Amino acid sequence: MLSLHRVTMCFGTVKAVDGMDLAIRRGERRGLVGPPGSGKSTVMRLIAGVIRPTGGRVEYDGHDVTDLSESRRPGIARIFQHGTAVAGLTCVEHVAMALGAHGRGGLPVPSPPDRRHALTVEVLDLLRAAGLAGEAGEATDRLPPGARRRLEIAVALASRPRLLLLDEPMAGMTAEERVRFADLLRGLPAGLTVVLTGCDRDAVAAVSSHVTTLERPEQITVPAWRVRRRPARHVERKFHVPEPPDALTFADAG
Ligand SMILES: Nc1ncnc2c1ncn2[C@@H]1O[C@H](COP(=O)(O)OP(=O)(O)OP(=O)(O)O)[C@@H](O)[C@H]1O
Repeated sequence: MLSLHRVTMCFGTVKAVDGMDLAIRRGERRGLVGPPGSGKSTVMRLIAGVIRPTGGRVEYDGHDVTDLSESRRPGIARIFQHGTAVAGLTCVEHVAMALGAHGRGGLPVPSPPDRRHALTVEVLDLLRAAGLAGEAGEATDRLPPGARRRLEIAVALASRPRLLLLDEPMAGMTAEERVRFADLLRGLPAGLTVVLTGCDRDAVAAVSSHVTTLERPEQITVPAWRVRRRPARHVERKFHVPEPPDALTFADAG
């Protein structure tokens, strides 16, 4: 559903991405790992259409989208490194506002009672999917980092995406928050394709089906179980990836 063909991105004299090939199937959970500066965020921005490559081709859903802007790549939702939660709103209000932005009602637009009910149900479903049902009335700026990230995912899901891009979603999370985040990802619809980045190979591998290492000179893609130090059997079941025995979710989860 998504492919990069010899994609290069230069910022002046800096070659952030150098002839990258990538092929991601529908429903895949692909992790992109590499040290700071290896080009992870740049690849995500290229996929989203925030920037255009200086060389190569990007294909999405069978179409060449290389020269199309973000708004002309439907079905892509993204969460970038610096969060977007609006201070002063509750989680319910935040998600309702996102639904409104996607033309499905939302606050504070007046609507008939049956529409309001349907909207409330959808908002609560999204919050539940993000593991935030208990924090529905909580102010977003009072949420801990992990919960805030999950709220951003609820907001992203409000657009009913086919491709979800998560740039460094686990940055700053505690081990416990990472486990909750992993649960959230496992609960997402099987047909939703997810691409996520991170510097911590084990953490990314724990929530991915395949992992691509951006370290140069060689870019390698392997099944996630080959990256995990102590991979998890339940991850194997959820992500349908053949996996050796002796499993655990996060090496650092204790
Ligand atoms: N807009 C820009 N202008 C100039 N250089 C840039 C720009 N964006 C990224 N770069 C450079 O491109 C290289 C790759 O950056 P990028 O942010 O994609 O890496 P990263 O792997 O995501 O790093 P981090 O983990 O620190 O976010 C870096 O050398 C960075 O300084």
